[in-house]
Amino acid sequence: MSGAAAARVLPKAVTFVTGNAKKLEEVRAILGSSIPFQSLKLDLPELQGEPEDISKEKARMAASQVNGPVLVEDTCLCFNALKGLPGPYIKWFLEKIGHEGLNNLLLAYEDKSAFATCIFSLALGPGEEPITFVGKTAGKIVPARGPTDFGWDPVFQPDGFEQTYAEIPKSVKNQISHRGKALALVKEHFAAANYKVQNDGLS
Ligand SMILES: O=c1nc[nH]c2c1ncn2[C@H]1C[C@H](O)[C@@H](COP(=O)(O)OP(=O)(O)OP(=O)(O)O)O1
Ligand SMILES: [Mg+2]
Repeated sequence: MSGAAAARVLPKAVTFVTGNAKKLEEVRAILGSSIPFQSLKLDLPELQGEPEDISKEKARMAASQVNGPVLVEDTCLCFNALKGLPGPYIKWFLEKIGHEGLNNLLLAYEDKSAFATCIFSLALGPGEEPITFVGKTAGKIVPARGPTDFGWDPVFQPDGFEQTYAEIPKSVKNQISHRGKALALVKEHFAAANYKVQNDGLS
């Protein structure tokens, strides 16, 4: 068995980089004070490719812009009948065709099952290979129900629930969501890795 890892000193707190205020709200609520982190609003390019590669590349770009340790995430919504599409392209699908359009994509199929994934990538600095953490929640696509303030929440009903993500209380969504599951792994990693933040200021 290996002992505790030697502390790795980070030059500053990890910066969670996103252009999406609702994501940030959830990440804050889920992480609480478990990890020293700050946030930065940056619109990183929407990349194409395999979800894990997209997330890692986002982290590389963020780390070089921030010039320090960063955490980013990329979210996919995958329809099983469409072999996983829209996947990482859900943002454009949602923007162009809306909740009703997402439902209509599945009209020709009996299978309305879907899954949401969140892939976090942590890069400890520019030039450092990102580490990824994946969370996945299965469910189905339904006609929109509930508040419309966060993305595709109204059309995703997680398995085991009669409510959509939008209708479920936020604290419950955060426990069962793709994002909550991925962040549980991020927290475990931080607990095991023993990072120390230089001059964390205790402000
Ligand atoms: O829990 C969620 N519940 C509902 N909708 C969600 C969720 N999480 C992300 N979303 C939406 C936002 C965007 O339309 C797409 C993911 O695209 P994605 O590139 O990861 O997000 P983004 O561009 O808004 O923010 P970022 O600056 O972090 O890339 O799905
Ligand atoms: Mg994005």
